[in-house]
Amino acid sequence: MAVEAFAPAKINLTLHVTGQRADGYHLLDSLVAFCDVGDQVRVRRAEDLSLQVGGSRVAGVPTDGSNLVLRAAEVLKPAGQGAEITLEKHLPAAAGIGGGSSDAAATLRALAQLWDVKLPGEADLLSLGADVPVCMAPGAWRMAGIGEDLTPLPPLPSCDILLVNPGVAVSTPVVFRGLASRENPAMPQDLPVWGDALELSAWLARQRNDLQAPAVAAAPVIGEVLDALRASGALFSAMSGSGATCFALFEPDEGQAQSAAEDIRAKHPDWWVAAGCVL
Ligand SMILES: C[C@@](CO)(OP(=O)(O)O)[C@H](O)COP(=O)(O)OP(=O)(O)OC[C@H]1O[C@@H](n2ccc(N)nc2=O)[C@H](O)[C@@H]1O
Ligand SMILES: Nc1ncnc2c1ncn2[C@@H]1O[C@H](COP(=O)(O)OP(=O)(O)O)[C@@H](O)[C@H]1O
Repeated sequence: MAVEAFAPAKINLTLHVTGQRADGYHLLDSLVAFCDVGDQVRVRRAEDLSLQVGGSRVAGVPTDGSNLVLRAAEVLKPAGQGAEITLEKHLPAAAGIGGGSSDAAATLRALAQLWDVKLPGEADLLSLGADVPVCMAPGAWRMAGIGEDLTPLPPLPSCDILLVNPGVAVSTPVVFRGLASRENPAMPQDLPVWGDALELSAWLARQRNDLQAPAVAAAPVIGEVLDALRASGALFSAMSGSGATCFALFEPDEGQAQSAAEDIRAKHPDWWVAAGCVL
């Protein structure tokens, strides 16, 4: 028996850093969404645990026990069980779109079914990464705490999305360390219910990603990506997570995200560019 799970890209539509815990982790208030661009995980029964990594984006992805897929499998594995795991990477690594975290979550979903075991609790999920809890159930979430305080939101309005990464891996701790201020305002207590892509975009324009400025300072090419997205006719654009991937939102089903993707690819053949829709 084989089980497959899709690991969608995580997008921080907003990312407000509101404080810092005594252990150094930062408190966040983030509107998180997912899109139909992602990695694929396949698992099948085997005596031992093993991982094969393939796909179009294997650069920077470990193939040993440090891969989040194997770390997730170890957390779940009952004695005497094994699995042959295949990870097809399409998302760039260390890119602010939670590739590793989403892979870990997809692995847990697939193996829980294969082995007929319960999913791990919050502490085990967080031990794999602060972004792993939100990746367990891709959808629209308000994510607070360091990533464990999750409030489900009504589905977001249909939007097309364009993701662009300039090929620089940005270290999440380095970007957090570059923050000028660790105590910034949260999003409004009550979030609106956005009627359409335009309404959502107008609201997002009044919010922030506090990690954007330190990420641009660490990797100025992110500023070039943001300029290219602003010039693409998008309704809204910003950086996701700690970067370097940036996203732009478009009206749904009008092909604008696809044609903006083609334009940017033609001008920057070395950038990773993917168009899709918000899930
Ligand atoms: C910034 C965010 C926003 O969604 O996304 P990415 O840029 O990683 O996609 C996440 O909080 C990242 O989550 P994740 O990548 O799972 O983080 P972890 O592996 O747990 O932590 C990596 C390092 O980031 C810093 N870190 C992470 C989360 C957090 N709330 N505060 C932090 O200060 C810490 O220095 C930690 O050692
Ligand atoms: N399955 C995986 N895919 C990508 N990176 C992984 C994976 N497993 C472990 N890693 C390591 O995790 C780091 C962060 O990767 P990733 O989760 O893609 O980034 P981010 O946290 O910026 O969204 C990478 O630098 C890589 O060394």
